[in-house]
Amino acid sequence: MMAKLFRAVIMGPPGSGKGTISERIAQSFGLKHLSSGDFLRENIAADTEAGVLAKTYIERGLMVPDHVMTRLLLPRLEEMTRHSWLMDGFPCTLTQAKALNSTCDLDLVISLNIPYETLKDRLSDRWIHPGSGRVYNMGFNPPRVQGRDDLSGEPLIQHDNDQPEALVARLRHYKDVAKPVIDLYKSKGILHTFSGTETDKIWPYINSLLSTKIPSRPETDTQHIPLP
Ligand SMILES: Nc1ncnc2c1ncn2[C@@H]1O[C@H](COP(=O)(O)OP(=O)(O)OP(=O)(O)O)[C@@H](O)[C@H]1O
Ligand SMILES: Nc1nc2c(ncn2[C@H]2C[C@H](O)[C@@H](COP(=O)(O)OP(=O)(O)O)O2)c(=O)[nH]1
Repeated sequence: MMAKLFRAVIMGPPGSGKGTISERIAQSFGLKHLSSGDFLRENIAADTEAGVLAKTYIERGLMVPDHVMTRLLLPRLEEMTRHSWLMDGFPCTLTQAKALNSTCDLDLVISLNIPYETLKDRLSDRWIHPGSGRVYNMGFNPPRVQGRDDLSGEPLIQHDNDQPEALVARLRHYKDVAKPVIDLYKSKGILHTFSGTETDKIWPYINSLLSTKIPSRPETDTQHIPLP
């Protein structure tokens, strides 16, 4: 018999560790890690209509409009009816949350609450492999060879909008748009908020919460490998 499917969302401001924690969850619990940023990059690389449109916003450091995001993501989620997944980066507005709601029932929402100074320090030190979206931090998870992606060896880049001047505006914007989404999930009783300055300290709490919610492997083709 197939285990019950599990659908979760992870929310948090830029630099809060959504990508890092999502990877740990995917590895430990066998959920598929879906990332709005990765979907966008795939569409941009494939020159799809939505990708071409999204690129014009991303290049200016702006959020992609809701109708483009939902047109892009909801069909992909509808294809995932037989999979358990964790979505990172979507929804980030109330319109997106309502659209997601009409497609599926979420089991759990993780919200990361990280102090501004911590976000600023992390992002000013974030390096990205543009081809894959792999993320490094010179202190926390440095690449094996400085300035180069571990798998491809290609150069890493920094985003202008990760720098402190742009970050203040991004965080203010995140707070404004995320608040009603957080309130919605709180009212549904599925919101779990984790606060702290270090991913390694937050992770055990998330791990134990998920262990109570996902008692057995949700997929047959993945392994439950607890992390150290
Ligand atoms: N749900 C969304 N709604 C609107 N725009 C989005 C959404 N998700 C991603 N984007 C756009 O895609 C860009 C890349 O997203 P991605 O999540 O990879 O990186 P990011 O901007 O560095 O975010 P974070 O710092 O939170 O990781 C965002 O800057 C934004 O323009
Ligand atoms: N110093 C430090 N850096 C951390 C920690 N957790 C994650 N990072 C790094 C990895 C990235 O370079 C950056 C942001 O993390 P991310 O997972 O990309 O965050 P998000 O933007 O997806 O929410 O911070 C952490 O606990 N300490």
